[in-house]
Amino acid sequence: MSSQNLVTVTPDKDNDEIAIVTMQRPPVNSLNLELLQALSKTLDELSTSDFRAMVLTSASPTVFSAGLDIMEMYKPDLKRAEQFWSTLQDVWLKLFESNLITAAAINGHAPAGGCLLAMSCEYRAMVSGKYSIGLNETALGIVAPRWFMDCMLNTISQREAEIALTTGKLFSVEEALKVGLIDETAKDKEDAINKCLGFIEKFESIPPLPRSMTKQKFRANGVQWLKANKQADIDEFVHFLKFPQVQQSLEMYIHMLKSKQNKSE
Ligand SMILES: CCCCCCCC/C=C\C=C\CC(=O)SCCNC(=O)CCNC(=O)[C@H](O)C(C)(C)COP(=O)(O)OP(=O)(O)OC[C@H]1O[C@@H](n2cnc3c(N)ncnc32)[C@H](O)[C@@H]1OP(=O)(O)O
Repeated sequence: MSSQNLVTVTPDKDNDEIAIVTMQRPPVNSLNLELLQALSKTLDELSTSDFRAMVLTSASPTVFSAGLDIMEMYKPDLKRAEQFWSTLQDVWLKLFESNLITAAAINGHAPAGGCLLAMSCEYRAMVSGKYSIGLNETALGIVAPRWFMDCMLNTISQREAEIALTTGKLFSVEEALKVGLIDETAKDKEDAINKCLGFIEKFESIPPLPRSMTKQKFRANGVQWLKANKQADIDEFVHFLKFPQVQQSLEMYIHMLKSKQNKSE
């Protein structure tokens, strides 16, 4: 699949000012360099389009996004790893600071980088079911970067965030609703999108410029650090990948994912 098809943008059927942005990298929308580049390009195009709002969702029936593609971090080509991390930073900055009204229709699992994308939006409706969402990096033997943490702090309380991150917690849909990690539950993807549209409607009579400027001021603390430390953050990521213990943890995690599959056969 070419990178162009990894993300689709379609106007909402009832309101052509709202873009439905769908990630479609089977099987689990893991965020590899190409999917991140497609997201980055899409966010650029949306920022200069007539769309005033977007709903981020996934084409998978059970996974919003499985987070970063672990294969980008396991025994990586270091030049590509740099580009990968830099593109992830760009996607986060573009989505978190977007002038558009942003909402996530979370139609399945959203661990780690998947949770980051959802938290970067202003509103989250998640389909009920045996799905989970959260920043589980410590459980993988890796450390969530500071801006992942800042993004979570923009969503839930510092105490809940600290406990969740240190324990690598993946919240059930009910737990996520209780702590405010998601705003609403939905019965299916269509319902989740409709709930996001309901959120977007609240801004019908609010002028876009003061709205987006207010949002960006609220979000300034988190982004300022990354903007000032972009290269240092890339260097730290690449340095981190060189640790044998990190590679070992990733290897074990990949084995675990594969054996999980064998068990259910
Ligand atoms: C000191 C300061 C240092 C600072 C340095 C910073 C370093 C920080 C570095 C990294 C940050 C990382 C954040 C991340 O996002 S890491 C990724 C975390 N993701 C996960 O833990 C999710 C893993 N996946 C799952 O749990 C499940 O796949 C799930 C999403 C629940 C879906 O389950 P299911 O529908 O049953 O699908 P399968 O598990 O069978 O998966 C299907 C195939 O997809 C492969 N897969 C799954 N997830 C990933 C992934 N994230 N990356 C790559 N590949 C993935 C899985 O192995 C199956 O593959 P195959 O069919 O070939 O066997």
